[in-house]
Order: sequence, then structure tokens, then C-alpha cells
Amino acid sequence: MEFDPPFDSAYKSLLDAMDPKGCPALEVEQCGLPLIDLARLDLDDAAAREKCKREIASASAEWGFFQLVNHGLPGELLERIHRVQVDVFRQPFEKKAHERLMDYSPDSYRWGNPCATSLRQLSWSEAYHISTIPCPEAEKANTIRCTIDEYTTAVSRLARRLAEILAEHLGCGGSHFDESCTSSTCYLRLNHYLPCASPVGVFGLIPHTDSAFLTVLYQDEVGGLQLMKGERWVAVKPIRGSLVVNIGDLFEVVYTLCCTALSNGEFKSVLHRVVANPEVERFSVAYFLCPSYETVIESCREPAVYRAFSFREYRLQVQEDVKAEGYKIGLRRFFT
Ligand SMILES: O=C(O)CCC(=O)C(=O)O
Ligand SMILES: [Fe+2]
Repeated sequence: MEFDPPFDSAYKSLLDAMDPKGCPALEVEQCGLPLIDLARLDLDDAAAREKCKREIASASAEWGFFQLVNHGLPGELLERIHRVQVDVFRQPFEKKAHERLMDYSPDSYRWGNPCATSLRQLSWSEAYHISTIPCPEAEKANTIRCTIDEYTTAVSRLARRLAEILAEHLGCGGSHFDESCTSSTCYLRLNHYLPCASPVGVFGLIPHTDSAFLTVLYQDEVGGLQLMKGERWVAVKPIRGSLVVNIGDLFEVVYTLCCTALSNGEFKSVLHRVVANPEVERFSVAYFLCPSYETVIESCREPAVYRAFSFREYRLQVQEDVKAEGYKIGLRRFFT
């Protein structure tokens, strides 16, 4: 299709080189993530509010992931951001690859992985990485741009609220996310997963952790997201109108103790991936709560597992590793 990136031709040699017998199956058992009804946070009943917060904290410790209902983002806005996303990707590939999307950075669009040397390093998807800077005056009449803004404002408020609940639970102060997480470094990632009929099974997004405090994901009902639970992969069952939240690397750095025996109950940035569907395309939109580049990320506990680093240093290291290795190495680079 003229809209889709030329995956088949660009990655033919990697596809041909894969032997189906040597590939572990990517289909895994489906699970229900911890489901949290967030409406309880706004009740007068203090016990119900506390229970809701405890559930958020224990899901973050046990799974690193949870699913939210009654999260406050209107269903109508979720439908609108979905339609916007479909429209944005239904543009000719040449246009997406060579023309700037509205006022966003010229390198917002990406597809595949130019550094992949094996199919296991290849993400069979296209994406727009867009900053959450508010809509400039010149774009105010653009309904696509305004919907992205409206969605960003709502999801960003939710993400900050969750981050504060988690930080408060760990007793390390909870109100700094508003100051440190700026709209220039928080970003949205619009994901479009193309169908892939390869018999060897292909990733829509290769296994990774998120370089953020936390991520809020709105996905359609196709499914394909999988996460590491203990030693095995499990698939997330999508729930219409819900949001998936996961803990990112930065929460892990700030709040993890060095001694693993004591670290029960703390939050882990959990490995996750998307498996390509053989027939159906899939859309999702992820919001990443990130600090400004100057922010120093360091443990608020002693002894620390990771050395202190600035968010800029972390982003640059991740980019360098992806270029050199084909994948993100992440926090392992920063052990003390
Ligand atoms: O699309 C999904 O389900 C996951 C997306 C994701 O993990 C990401 O954008 O970092
Ligand atoms: Fe992710």
C-alpha cells in the first residue's frame, strides 16, 4: 500500500535468514493485568481513596503494569485521538518520511530499525515521536493538532497524579513531577503496527523498557502487547476504553534499594514488547512522563543501585547503544 513503509523489500534478507525451527513462539498466554478503578480517588471516603492508592502501589511492585478504568479521560476524546492517529498514518509513505508533520520536529517519524542486523532487532511498526509542547497560535485552526493537545493535557495530568501517588507511597516526597517534567521532554509516541504474515513471528516493537518515570498507553482492541512476569512473557488482554500504565526506568533508579532482599515492594521497570499480528493492523498511543534534560536522576535511598546521571546523559547513552548494538541496554549501563 502506498501508505505503508516498504518493510518487505527493506528487510527481505533478514526475513529470509530466519529459520522458523530456531525461533521461539511469540504467542503466549493471555493475562488480566491488575485492574484499578480510579474513580475512587475522588470519593469523600478517605478509606476508599487510600485503598485505591495501595492497589496502584502493589500492582506497580508486583507487575510493573496495571490497567485503569474510570481514569477521567472521556471516551469521546479517546475515540478522537484514535481517529487522528489513523489519519496521520494514512498519508503517503513518502510524505511521512520526508515532510514535517505540522510544527513537530522534522525527525519525529520513524519506521523499522535501520541498525537491525537480525530480525530480533527489528520493530515492524511506524511511529511519530512528538513533543507535548502546546499548540502554537499558527496551528490553532488545525483540528488534528488541537486534538493531540487536548489528549496530551488530559493524559499528562493523569500521569503526574499517578507518579505522585507512587512517590508518596515510597516516602520520598511526591510533588516534584510538576516542576521537573516539562512539556519539552515529555512526549507522545503514536504507534502503528502493520500486519506481518511472516511464519517466523515478528516483533511489532522489540523487547524494551521505557526511558521515563512512567508511561500511559491507550491501545485499540487488537492486542499484541506482552510483558515479562517473573520469568515468562504474558500477553495483555485489551479492555475497551481502559488505559495501561507501566513503570519506567527512572522510577526504578530513584526508588530501588541496593540490597535485593530488602527491595520487595519496590517498583520495577518491566520488559515489554509487541508481537505483530499476521492479519490486522494495530494502533496505540503512549505518553511518557519524562524530566527535563538537566534533571539529575539519583536514588533517594542508600546504598544506591545505580549511579546518578542526568536525563540528557541517559537519553544519549540509549541512542548510542541502539545505534551500536541494535537495541537499548538501559539501566545496566549505570550500575554503581
Ligand atoms: O503499543 C504498545 O502496546 C506498547 C508501546 C510501547 O511499549 C512504547 O511505545 O514504548
Ligand atoms: Fe514501551
